[in-house]
Amino acid sequence: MDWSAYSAALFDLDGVITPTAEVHMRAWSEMFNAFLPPDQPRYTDDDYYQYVDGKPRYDGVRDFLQARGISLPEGLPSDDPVEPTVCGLGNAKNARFNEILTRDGVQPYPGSARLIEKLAAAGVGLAVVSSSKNAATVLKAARLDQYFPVVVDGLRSAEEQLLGKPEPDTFLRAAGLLDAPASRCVVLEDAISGVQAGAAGEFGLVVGVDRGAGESALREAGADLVVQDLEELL
Ligand SMILES: O=P(O)(O)OC[C@H]1O[C@@H](O)[C@H](O)[C@@H](O)[C@@H]1O
Repeated sequence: MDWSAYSAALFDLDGVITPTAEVHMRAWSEMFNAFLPPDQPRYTDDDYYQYVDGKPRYDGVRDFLQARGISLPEGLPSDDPVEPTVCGLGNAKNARFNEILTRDGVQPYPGSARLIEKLAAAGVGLAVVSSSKNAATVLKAARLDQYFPVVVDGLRSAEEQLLGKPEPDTFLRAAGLLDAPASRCVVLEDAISGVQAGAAGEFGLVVGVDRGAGESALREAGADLVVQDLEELL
């Protein structure tokens, strides 16, 4: 791909740089299936792609429960993971996510690491834009943190009260921090909600990375281009 028309690349993290979308998926599935009453169909990967993927933690819980017609009190971020609240359920999933991460560690996708190295050497501005509050830990574990002067993650968006994906605010904030106009930024996303955020922000190019969401769903959400791996963008 010819990158000369672009001055910055805004990377989602989980599922784009590292295979940690799979770790999130597993942790969500274990948590929701332990919680759902027996009269409800089981939570599946389709539920993840439709309601949870790419969104801030408690938004994912709320949107999935709403789709199943289940209403729980919001609770507080300090809720114990056993509390039957939106926050309690999100915290239970987070505990599981961190257990798996600590046990297994994380390696980046080789094609993503190569693209990041190439763009950094070419002087393209680099940012990570992730809904996850675990983004800094994951990026460090993958040994790629030194490439990203700008990280707009779940912690920063909460602090700055930015609206999460599918709203474009977190991507726009990263572009601003890199001093890059949206029209000269490439957004790289694997989640429907993230691609929608890229399309809503009118960025120069929105790349959908198909790690399971499906090419047609990513295109419908607003991807200009869909790839299977970032290797294709070298
Ligand atoms: O619970 P966290 O680590 O803050 O992450 C929130 C979301 O972050 C996104 O990056 C993942 O795609 C989602 O699966 C995850 O639910």
